[in-house]
Amino acid sequence: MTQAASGGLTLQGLTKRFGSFTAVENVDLDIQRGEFLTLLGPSGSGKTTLLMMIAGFLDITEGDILLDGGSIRTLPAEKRNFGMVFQGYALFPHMTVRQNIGYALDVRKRPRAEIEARVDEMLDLVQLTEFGHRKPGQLSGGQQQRVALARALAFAPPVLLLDEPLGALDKKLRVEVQDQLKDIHRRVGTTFVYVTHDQEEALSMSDRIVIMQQGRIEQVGTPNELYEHPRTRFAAGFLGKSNFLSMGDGAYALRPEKIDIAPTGQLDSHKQLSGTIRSITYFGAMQKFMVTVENRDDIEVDVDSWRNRHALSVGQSVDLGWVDTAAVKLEDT
Ligand SMILES: Nc1ncnc2c1ncn2[C@@H]1O[C@H](COP(=O)(O)OP(=O)(O)OP(=O)(O)O)[C@@H](O)[C@H]1O
Repeated sequence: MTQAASGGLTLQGLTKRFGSFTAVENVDLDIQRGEFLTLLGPSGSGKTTLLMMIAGFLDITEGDILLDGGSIRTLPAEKRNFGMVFQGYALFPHMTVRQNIGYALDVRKRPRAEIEARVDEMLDLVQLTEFGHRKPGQLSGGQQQRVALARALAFAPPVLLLDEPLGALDKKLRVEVQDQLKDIHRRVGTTFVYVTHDQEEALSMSDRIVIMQQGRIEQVGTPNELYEHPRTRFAAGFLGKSNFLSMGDGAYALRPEKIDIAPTGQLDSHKQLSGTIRSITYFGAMQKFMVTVENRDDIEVDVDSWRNRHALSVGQSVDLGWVDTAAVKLEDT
């Protein structure tokens, strides 16, 4: 697959102010060439603002953006040649799928034969070879998103920027298109910068995730690093679920699935607390137990349904256990 040989981005002290309001504050970040990097954070945390500065659609208040070591701060959006898949960045409804995909190459006045070959290659990439002559209105939402992706990748951009591209799709379709998107990323090797507020999406697709809060980077790491070693209460609570326990020397985060639960006296070892089951919620593959513990917040315990061998019930007295390394010490309280 033809692709750009560049695509490493460096953000240096990147700041965006709207009047007196700071939307993005002093962001430092190295994005590797070919990386799938996700900006994850709640609404208003500055994800889109950061992406728009990278795209060149928003002026930078302070700081700089380097592409492969060279500043692009003053380079207009169209000269950056970045691909874009935004929610509101719709396909051209009157053009066929082929014309949509070839559009950017047409604009760049590439020879006809080259355009046709590239469109074929892109249709194959997104598995829509049969659909080239349809109009967007004759495609499903997921298929339209794949056309948008093909269109954005057709001119082999060094960087592809995606802002909640799957936001409009229903849950099942979303998971399906996530898999396809990840597969396409693997095949083209282009740098992807992906904005979402969906933690599962971030965990399942990204090489690295940047957790953002109030315009700042809260923590950066691989999905596994962030899940296993959240540094703050916010990171632990935003990516996955967490119980928060204060124990002697500070606050700890403890994932609900890392806790063992058994009737009182039946936990083999590593018992830490005792309590009473307040509620049980059944989710098919897993069950959620809320356990009331004296002088503490309720503790959530998630158990694979097939492991619930004790047939626990509401009101029952239980012991809770975990290995010491399962509780992660937080930097804040
Ligand atoms: N043109 C603007 N003028 C003033 N404030 C703005 C402007 N654009 C964004 N903001 C503010 O900057 C903050 C960050 O917005 P941004 O859209 O980057 O957040 P986000 O993390 O992408 O949120 P969402 O997930 O809701 O899209 C918000 O508080 C928003 O109100």
